[in-house]
Amino acid sequence: MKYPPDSTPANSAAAIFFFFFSAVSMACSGLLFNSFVDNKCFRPCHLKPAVPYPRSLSTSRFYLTSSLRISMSMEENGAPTQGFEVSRKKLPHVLTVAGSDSGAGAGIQADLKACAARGVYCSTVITAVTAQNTAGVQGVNIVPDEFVAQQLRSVLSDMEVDVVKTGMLPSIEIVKVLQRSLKEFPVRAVVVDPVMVSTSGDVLADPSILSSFREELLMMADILTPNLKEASNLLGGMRLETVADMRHAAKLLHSLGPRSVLVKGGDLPESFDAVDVFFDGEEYHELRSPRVKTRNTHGTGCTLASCIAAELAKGSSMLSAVKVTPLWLCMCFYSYALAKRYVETALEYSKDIILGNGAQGPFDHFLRLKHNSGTGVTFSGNDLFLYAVTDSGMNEKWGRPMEVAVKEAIEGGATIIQLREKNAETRKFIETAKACLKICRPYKVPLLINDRIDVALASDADGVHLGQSDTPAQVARALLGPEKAIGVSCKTVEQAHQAWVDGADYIGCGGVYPTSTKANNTTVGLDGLKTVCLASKLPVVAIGGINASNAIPVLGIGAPNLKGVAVVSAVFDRSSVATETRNLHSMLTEAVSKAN
Ligand SMILES: Cc1ncc(COP(=O)(O)OP(=O)(O)O)c(N)n1
Ligand SMILES: Cc1nc(C(=O)O)sc1CCOP(=O)(O)O
Ligand SMILES: [Mg+2]
Repeated sequence: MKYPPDSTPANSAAAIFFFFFSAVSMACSGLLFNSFVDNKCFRPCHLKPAVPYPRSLSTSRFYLTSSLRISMSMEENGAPTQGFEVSRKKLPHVLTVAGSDSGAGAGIQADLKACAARGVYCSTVITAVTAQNTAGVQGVNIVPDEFVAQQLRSVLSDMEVDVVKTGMLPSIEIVKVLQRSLKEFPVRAVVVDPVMVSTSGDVLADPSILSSFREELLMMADILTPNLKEASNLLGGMRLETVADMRHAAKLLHSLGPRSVLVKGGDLPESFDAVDVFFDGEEYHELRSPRVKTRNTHGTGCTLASCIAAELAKGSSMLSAVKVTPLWLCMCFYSYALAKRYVETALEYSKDIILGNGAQGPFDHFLRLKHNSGTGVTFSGNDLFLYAVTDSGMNEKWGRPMEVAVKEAIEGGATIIQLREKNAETRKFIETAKACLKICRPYKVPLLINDRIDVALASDADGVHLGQSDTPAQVARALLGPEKAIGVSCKTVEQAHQAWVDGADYIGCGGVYPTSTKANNTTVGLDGLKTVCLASKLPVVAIGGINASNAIPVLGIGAPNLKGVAVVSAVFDRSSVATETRNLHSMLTEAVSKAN
């Protein structure tokens, strides 16, 4: 295979045609992705596109696969082969040239995960090994430049790389080595993430490298993706405080050589939205989206750049032929728009993870935390806000079928339901669970089963709640798989830790107050609840004797991971479940909004 392929008029025209296919595919893959993410966390970004999004294509999956097939058949010898058949399959391939992060949130590890998540092969040239965790960077060991050169040669000479993405380039020699390697083995696009300082504030490249970045690295970039600090450093300390400043910076950076520039405004002060500015040498595009409130942002820069590289690699067959035309720049822009959407979604999915004790945690590139196998229901800590736990005795007492009680609770504002049917026969319990799921699903309210993993499996409920003498959470996780929610009752710090180790999603802590619903229950009080919450790495729901008259002090204990209250008698041992749930919901909502 020759790089770049011959640029004949015929294959240029074909490439332009195929670019449109690819742009359509990429846009559609974004749409498919959005519909997959079709839940509470989907937030559109306000896009000013250079090419209109083809929103009405219902056959997007066909377009996506067929364009890839065509692209792949072009790979054979740089010209289209006959028909749509693929005689030799080639994976889109990104090579990342970056540093290793031992905590695996950023660097090489983030790049590998991002490419895998986007369906692209990723090879790695490691420039430095860092000792790093959620608190910061504790040590850096730079790989000798001759060995970086050797790694580059090994991969580039053999493995048909489409796109190179650079991250941590810690020395001038390594930048020079990269430049020489890319001259010897040209690739179709280069994405440069000019990593200099980690988000924890640790220096990852000697300041003396700035001149080398300006003089050598930027020239190689098809797209440069600095954050505000990096853009400012590259521009000699220029102040970047507004979107207008970002536009100015993008233009100045563009004049240093990259074909397009993306200045990321995640750190822009006093901005509710995250605003990025893309400049292609002629036009500016701004992409805005509301910020995801989470500590788990470590590695977002590396991930975004890798995703851009991955999307470019997917459309790689036409990159060389149409390079530095408006179409090619559109392709860069679409790659970026898809990458941004992916990163936002991953952050939203991961916002409740607690991993590590430092200020900045990693996120889940594979979106497993809320994956829902097509049920449309995914669990998040916020679902614990008003947790209604059923009791068949109470419903019988008030002459209500279980389904009616569940519907009323949801209409009153319950955010999650647990069927706690201690005396139900198994077959009846499964039928009831299925009937209740039909009620819950349209509202996207998760339905969990108390104690009974068999019933959860048979009914395809959204998860289980287990006590300390029920099936261990670790066993439940093995039986239910990663997608179902598992809650565990915990009264102590040790139990809370074990629940986390076992793979639970949340813990229930109580009894906060004395209760007559559960016999011989130990009361831990508000202090016991607070102790467990502060030690728990998982979101917590409080339970036991909670009702409209005493719920507010529970939420006021001052533990950010206390996400809500679980109630039985306060809603089900009443004449109107809907009225009681509504009343409790509005009290809790008012208390939370006052506290904010
Ligand atoms: C949300 C929630 N928290 C705690 C419990 C109690 O579970 P467990 O200790 O297993 O007791 P039983 O409910 O099985 O009697 C719960 N059910 N829900
Ligand atoms: C099911 C349950 N678990 C508890 C625990 O402390 O783990 S207390 C409890 C009963 C809660 O019922 P009510 O809201 O009517 O007090
Ligand atoms: Mg139990």
